[in-house]
Amino acid sequence: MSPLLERIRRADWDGARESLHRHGYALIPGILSDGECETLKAAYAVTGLYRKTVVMERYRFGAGEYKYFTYPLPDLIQTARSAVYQHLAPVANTWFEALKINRQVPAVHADLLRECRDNRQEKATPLILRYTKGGFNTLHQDLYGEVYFPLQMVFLLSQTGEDFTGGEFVLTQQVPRAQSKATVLQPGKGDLLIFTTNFKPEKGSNGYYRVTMKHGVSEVRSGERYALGVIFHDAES
Ligand SMILES: O=C(O)CCC(=O)C(=O)O
Ligand SMILES: [Fe+2]
Repeated sequence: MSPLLERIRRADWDGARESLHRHGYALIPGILSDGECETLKAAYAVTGLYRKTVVMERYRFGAGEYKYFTYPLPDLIQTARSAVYQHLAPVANTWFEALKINRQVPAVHADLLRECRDNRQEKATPLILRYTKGGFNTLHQDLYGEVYFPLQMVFLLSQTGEDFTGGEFVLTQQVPRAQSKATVLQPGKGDLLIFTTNFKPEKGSNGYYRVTMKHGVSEVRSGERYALGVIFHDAES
């Protein structure tokens, strides 16, 4: 088993699922090694790995740049995407049931990708993001078609306080008929943050209700911040 798979296997998945149910996110420290983070950052400049580059200012998505990987994905990303998925599929299915949504996701990631392909969502969605001083990412949801998985993950590739300051990860929860709640997280280099893509169930007095979630990144005050975002569904374009 590769060291990365071994680190994923050993993570506290019960604790992570509990945190996802309660808070809509889970932070798992130390999943990527320092060397793996450095390799991914070095890959930012390698042409041929990407299908699309997005300059965020152009779309008013924020300030910074990101690149979508193309298939076949680098081994490390492919491995992490399919290995983590199997720990999260039960959470997604519990959420669909709680909200009485008539849908279940498959237990294995390859089967989710088949559902995507059947819906013409064939483009890879993992992406690498780079922000420099003044960079930020406005609150959004990463949906790319009708077929979606309600959780996604991001690996921080830079060290807060050393490589950059500011640039906190922000999650908001919009409760019906109330104002939004924000959660601010500052994962370390190599940490894995799993979070809600679009909505999660919240327990109320008569069963569950839906809270809408969005995520973004606060302004980078100094330095350079890289992150690897892994979305489990694929995109139409
Ligand atoms: O830069 C980040 O930490 C988050 C990027 C993002 O929006 C994502 O991974 O979907
Ligand atoms: Fe995102």
